[in-house]
Amino acid sequence: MEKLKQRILKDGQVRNGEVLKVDSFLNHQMDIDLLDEIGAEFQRLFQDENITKILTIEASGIAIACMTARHFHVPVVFAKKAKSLNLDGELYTSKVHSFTYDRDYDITVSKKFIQSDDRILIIDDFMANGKAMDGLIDICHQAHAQVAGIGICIEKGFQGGGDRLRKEGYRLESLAIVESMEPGHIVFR
Ligand SMILES: O=P(O)(O)OC[C@H]1O[C@H](OP(=O)(O)OP(=O)(O)O)[C@H](O)[C@@H]1O
Ligand SMILES: O=c1[nH]c(=O)c2nc[nH]c2[nH]1
Repeated sequence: MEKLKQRILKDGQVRNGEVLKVDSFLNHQMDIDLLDEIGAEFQRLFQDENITKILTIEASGIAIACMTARHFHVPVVFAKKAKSLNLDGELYTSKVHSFTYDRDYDITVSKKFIQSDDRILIIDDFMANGKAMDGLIDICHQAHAQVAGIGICIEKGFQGGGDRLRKEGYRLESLAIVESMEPGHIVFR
């Protein structure tokens, strides 16, 4: 998506070789007009997949999933990382290693929000090693729901998670794939 790539070039900052900071428009302060266009683009890409639900993971995926759901008119479910007194009933759980916090979380989704006849579109802001996605896919499998597609805003291609999941057979569409990056120089695939 050209507009997203141009914004990354304009406002993205490379940190420690492996971290791309886009917190001025994507995952801290958020440019809602851009997020709306991102949602429309995911709808265009996955419009033939009969999506019944969008699944994401807190925190940074939520806004993008919601802006995408506006174009599909389906509910959003987000996997929770924090243990909450508010979670009741039976839960699907999976273990996820968080990239930016460098710690493991037991993510949870209430069983009542994913059914075996759901066709799920999984949405997230970033794909790095694919650990968050592995956890979300695991939860879909536990629910016997179909993973109909995976939509990512920014994939860091050099970290391999996206290509591994494509090889596993998932339909994964990333709006921008960063092939290499260093301060002041970002190259897209
Ligand atoms: O492909 P991976 O290696 O799993 O990396 C991608 C994940 O990392 C980030 O989550 P993180 O837990 O770091 O932070 P967040 O709370 O901002 O979502 C991002 O939002 C993705 O969910
Ligand atoms: O803001 C972010 N920048 C990154 O490089 C990244 N990788 C995973 N998750 C990420 N979030």
